Amino acid sequence: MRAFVVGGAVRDALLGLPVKDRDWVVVGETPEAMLARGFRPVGKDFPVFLHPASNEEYALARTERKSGRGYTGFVCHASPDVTLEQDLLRRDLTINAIARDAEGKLTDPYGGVADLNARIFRHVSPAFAEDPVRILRVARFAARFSEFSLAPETLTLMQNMVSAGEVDHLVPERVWQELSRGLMEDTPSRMIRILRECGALARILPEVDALFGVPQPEQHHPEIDTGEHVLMVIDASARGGHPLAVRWACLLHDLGKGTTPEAILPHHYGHEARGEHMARAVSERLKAPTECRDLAVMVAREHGILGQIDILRAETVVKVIERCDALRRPERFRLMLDAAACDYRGRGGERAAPWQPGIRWQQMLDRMRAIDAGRIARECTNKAQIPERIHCARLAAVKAVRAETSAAD
Ligand SMILES: Nc1ccn([C@@H]2O[C@H](COP(=O)(O)OP(=O)(O)OP(=O)(O)O)[C@@H](O)[C@H]2O)c(=O)n1
Ligand SMILES: [Mg+2]
Repeated sequence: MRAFVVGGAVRDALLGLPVKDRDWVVVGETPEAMLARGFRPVGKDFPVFLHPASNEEYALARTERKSGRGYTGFVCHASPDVTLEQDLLRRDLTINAIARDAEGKLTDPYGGVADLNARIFRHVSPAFAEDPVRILRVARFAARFSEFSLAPETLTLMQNMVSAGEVDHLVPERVWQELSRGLMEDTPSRMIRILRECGALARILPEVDALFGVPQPEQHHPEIDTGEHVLMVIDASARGGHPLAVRWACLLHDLGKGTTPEAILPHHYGHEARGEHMARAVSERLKAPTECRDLAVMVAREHGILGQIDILRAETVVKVIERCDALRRPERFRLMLDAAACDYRGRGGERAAPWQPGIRWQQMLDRMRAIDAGRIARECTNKAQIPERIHCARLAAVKAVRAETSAAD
């Protein structure tokens, strides 16, 4: 059997990076022959099999053409006379179109090694345009490989695909899959920039696209532009090693600034309330997981008030904690504070010091969670007073933390 390692495993090995999973391409075989060798079929549309021992994916060499729009529009052509070069030709990028045989010999008909060395993302052939998911893949690879730049002709091709409406037909699940992977890379801002340059951002995340060119007050935002601020915030979330929900919340935290009435710019009074609804709508449109949606909604709604902890009334502090359900969901509140800290860090200027308001909120929450509600209930002769007593204990917790921290200053 003639089998070659292809795609990411070859690329990453050449870059000196660790290789997670290997994909194989098989030349000169039929599905029946693969089954006879003990390979197990994957799905029913693609001629892909799992190796009986290693479980690695083996795909029959194939040519593909599009029969419809978007991700579901594939018709797949695999046959024993499809050559390795033909298979590589229909892949997305030259750096992903290098094959390696069992002896380590490379087949690189489209200059993938040269593009790897020059750190360039370049499409292999016009067949790139057959799969609009590739636009998102390129953007996601940009977030991962920060030294790479996009070949101008590939950008042009991606722009043409977007103008032709190709990304409008992608199913939300595929968009989410690629966006979420890109957010988990080291430099997610590069994904958003590429999507913006080719016009795809305006199609898949118009609410984020609308933030570019919107000014903010220079006093709090030396970077001024709201879109640039959001990019700095998502990169801060990546530097912090935060989970996907935090990164998603960072991306959506300021959506309300895109609908601020022109007359009040560069101020954005009330953007949190507007943004809360937008964050929910975007998350639902893209079918983001519940925890991503809920955190994004909460961060959009609360991020403005969180930084003001030192000037809030104790009543307000308790109200925020209660409406965020923080006493029952302290770990989600913690994630919100992490996102808010990224919002603080993701601005022009040096901001290495810990975000003090986050520490303060955490202290107050911890103190409130330590309240023994059962004891308060037992000691209460008039049961109708229990809620009020618990509320008073929570207020006292806020005041106690304030007294201790101001004494320490
Ligand atoms: N829409 C796609 C998806 C995949 N591929 C090809 O299939 C290979 C394997 O795909 P996949 O595992 O999804 O990507 P990798 O490049 O291996 O990257 P990763 O490290 O994210 O797995 C790619 O390298 C590329 O050659 C493609 O051309 N077009
Ligand atoms: Mg792979």
